[in-house]
Amino acid sequence: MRDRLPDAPVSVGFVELAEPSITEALAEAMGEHGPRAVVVPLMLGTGGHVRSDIPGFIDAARSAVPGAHVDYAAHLGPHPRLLDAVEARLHAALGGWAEPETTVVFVGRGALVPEANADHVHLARLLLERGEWADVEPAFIQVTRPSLPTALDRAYAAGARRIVVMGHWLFPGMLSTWTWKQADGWAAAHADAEVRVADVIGPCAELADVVVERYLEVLPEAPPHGSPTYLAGLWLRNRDVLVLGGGRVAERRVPRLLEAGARLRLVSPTLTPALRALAEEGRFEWIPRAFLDSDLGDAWYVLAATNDPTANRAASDIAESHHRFCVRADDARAGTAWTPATADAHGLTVAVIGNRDPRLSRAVRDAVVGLLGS
Ligand SMILES: C[C@@]1(CC(=O)O)C2=NC(=C\c3[nH]c(c(CCC(=O)O)c3CC(=O)O)Cc3[nH]c(c(CC(=O)O)c3CCC(=O)O)/C=C3\N/C(=C\2)[C@@H](CCC(=O)O)[C@]3(C)CC(=O)O)/[C@H]1CCC(=O)O
Ligand SMILES: NC(=O)c1ccc[n+]([C@@H]2O[C@H](COP(=O)([O-])OP(=O)(O)OC[C@H]3O[C@@H](n4cnc5c(N)ncnc54)[C@H](O)[C@@H]3O)[C@@H](O)[C@H]2O)c1
Repeated sequence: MRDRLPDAPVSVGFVELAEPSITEALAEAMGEHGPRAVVVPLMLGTGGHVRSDIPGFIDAARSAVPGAHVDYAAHLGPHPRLLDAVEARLHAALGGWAEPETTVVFVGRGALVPEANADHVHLARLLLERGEWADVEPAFIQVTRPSLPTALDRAYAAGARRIVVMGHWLFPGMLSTWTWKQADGWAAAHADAEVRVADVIGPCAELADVVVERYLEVLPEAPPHGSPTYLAGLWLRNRDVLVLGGGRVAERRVPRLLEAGARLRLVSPTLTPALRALAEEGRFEWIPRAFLDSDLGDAWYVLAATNDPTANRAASDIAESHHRFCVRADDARAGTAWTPATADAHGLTVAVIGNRDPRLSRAVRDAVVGLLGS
């Protein structure tokens, strides 16, 4: 978080079991840096800590520091970035098993707050939708049902013999210990099933992203004015550009890339009729298959516009690791470039980029072009 928010001092406080308390951490930080603070609960779900304990700590700090202004951010989950981290831990636990032969039992904390439990079931379903798992069974370690052994029984009854148990835990502790014990106990009684236990989420970039997002959400400046990107004009003439996907988004963007003289390679099993016509004219090279990492080649710029998030993610990952800019059409912030709404008029190129509000950008571009005309 300190890397991501170089201008905001970051302090840590604990709800229980460790020092300093949230009240102490908050009062000390406000004493040192001024009376404005944001408290982000490092909590995956809403339970008693989020709903009453932390607000109580904040109230205590408010009374202790004159002029204190403390905002309280939302808890972390459910958030797609956290699912990225969960998927990474699951994949690390697979050890050679394939997703379609593996059932996931996804264990949540269990809370007295029904919405928190429903959020966990929602996440389990999203995991199923995003991957190719045989199944994803939600379970709870405490308070509510189904328990972990019950969920394992259900998976087993449905035919699962390769099972990864993942606790939705931020760090190791009692909850992860219980998860291990219950999974081991169940596995010992089911010799014909193999059970692996995935790691906790742990400190990772995905988690920091979510904390930062929750922090920024409560700042009065949020949403930020203007675009968070740096606008530049790229000279693409005779430079390799890679486009993934041959659908509507690619159809909109390919003509401009060609006008800029880019040497275009387009990887996609299918093309829209308009793109097909351009390919047949030899305007770009079409590689009629799904994306492979090796497609990156010498591309200076990558446009990941398939309707397969896994392929888009693979492309933005490989582009990132090779320092090439990459647009993610499906998940803007997972990429490193955004496409402006653009038009040529009167010897100028007008480009408008907003904060992920493409319709507004388009409308402003049209208005500017109209003004130039008059
Ligand atoms: C300006 C324009 C340029 C161009 O594409 O040429 C452009 N999007 C356009 C149209 C458009 N985009 C979308 C719809 C359907 C929904 C709707 O109707 O609202 C339509 C309308 C349509 O298709 O008619 C949906 C959408 N867009 C993004 C996401 C993902 C996300 O935000 O995470 C999703 C959800 C996808 C999903 O659901 O999975 C992301 C991006 N789109 C951007 C640019 C970048 C931000 C620029 C800015 O904010 O200024 C950015 C951040 C990155 C990028 O992709 O480069 C072009 C209009 C120009 C013109 O019309 O001439
Ligand atoms: N950024 C934007 O402006 C914007 C606008 C609309 C939609 N979207 C998002 O972008 C995605 C693409 O939108 P679209 O309307 O062009 O979709 P589309 O369905 O029209 O086209 C998707 C293309 O990707 C190809 N494809 C699928 N899997 C592939 C793979 N593994 N490798 C290479 N190509 C593959 C398909 O064959 C198809 O040509 C959508 O899923 C949506 O999330 C973004």
